[in-house]
Amino acid sequence: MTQHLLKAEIHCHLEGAAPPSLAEAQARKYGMETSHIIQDGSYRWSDFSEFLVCYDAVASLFRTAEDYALLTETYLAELSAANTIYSEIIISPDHGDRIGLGADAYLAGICDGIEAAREKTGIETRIIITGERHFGVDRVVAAAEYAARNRHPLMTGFNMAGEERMGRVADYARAFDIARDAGLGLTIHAGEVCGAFSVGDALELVKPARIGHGVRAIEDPAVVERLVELGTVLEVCPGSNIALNVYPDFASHPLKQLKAAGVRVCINSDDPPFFHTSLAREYEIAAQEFGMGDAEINAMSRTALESAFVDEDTRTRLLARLDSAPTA
Ligand SMILES: Nc1ncnc2[nH]cnc12
Ligand SMILES: [Zn+2]
Repeated sequence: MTQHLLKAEIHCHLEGAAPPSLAEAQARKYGMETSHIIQDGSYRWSDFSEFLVCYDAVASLFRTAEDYALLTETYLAELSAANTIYSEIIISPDHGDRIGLGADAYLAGICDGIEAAREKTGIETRIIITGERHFGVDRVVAAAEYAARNRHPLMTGFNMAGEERMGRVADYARAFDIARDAGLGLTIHAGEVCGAFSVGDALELVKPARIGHGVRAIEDPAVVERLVELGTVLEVCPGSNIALNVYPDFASHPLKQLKAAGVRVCINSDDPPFFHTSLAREYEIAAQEFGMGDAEINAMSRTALESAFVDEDTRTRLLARLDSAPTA
């Protein structure tokens, strides 16, 4: 049982956290059909490309700042009920733009949800702006420019998600230069759908503090060595990797190998209802499937907080909370 453990996560996509029941309620509100994306209460997709299409369709059901406040607060309340003290949510201004809401109102709604959740539960949250690789280089650069221009105190990081097979990291490096110059923390999806070369490219061209997934680094010992040398944190999402068939089962998943090699890792939920998971379940997976005890799991929560994109006072406070919690 891991319910008693304090939890932290640094890799969850906001629209990817929408419960299917909430997406259905949104669809009713706007008179939209959902049978192509939701069946029997579950999201429907069969491979990574279809998952991205389904994700974008779900995002299009949230259309006002209030819709986004509700989605954000709903997710953070669920996290808090599972003893989570810190969350970083990945959001895409493109989704605000694509439904005609605009990035500013999209962000304002999400911030309202974060404040409401903090008031009710005390959960600490930060926002990572992401470019979506499959929307093209110009959109990813525009997302970075947006993040650099709008230095909201809750917006502390920049990411790139989406179709990893589209282009090479070099094509998108300018976006990360813009975000780095603005003082944002950097993380990038790599080594999920593509192999170790993608992690190697990310390390050399983006120099991120963290990598989203990164698990396929295991395919090249030189890339694993570089991760160790640089201290780059991997935001590992085991349930997502199994659902998307990156690995056939937990026994084949390299989490333990990466850890044993000295790579810094933590566990995350990615897009929980899309992958029939939750942060609470990922902690259970760490215990049940990977055989980790409380101390080993707490060490991963500590890694998440050590690499969180927060000011040092907040980090110190969160780490003290984690360290003072009873573990048994
Ligand atoms: N697992 C994932 N990989 C890449 N892009 C994503 N967007 C949402 N979830 C994602
Ligand atoms: Zn992700």
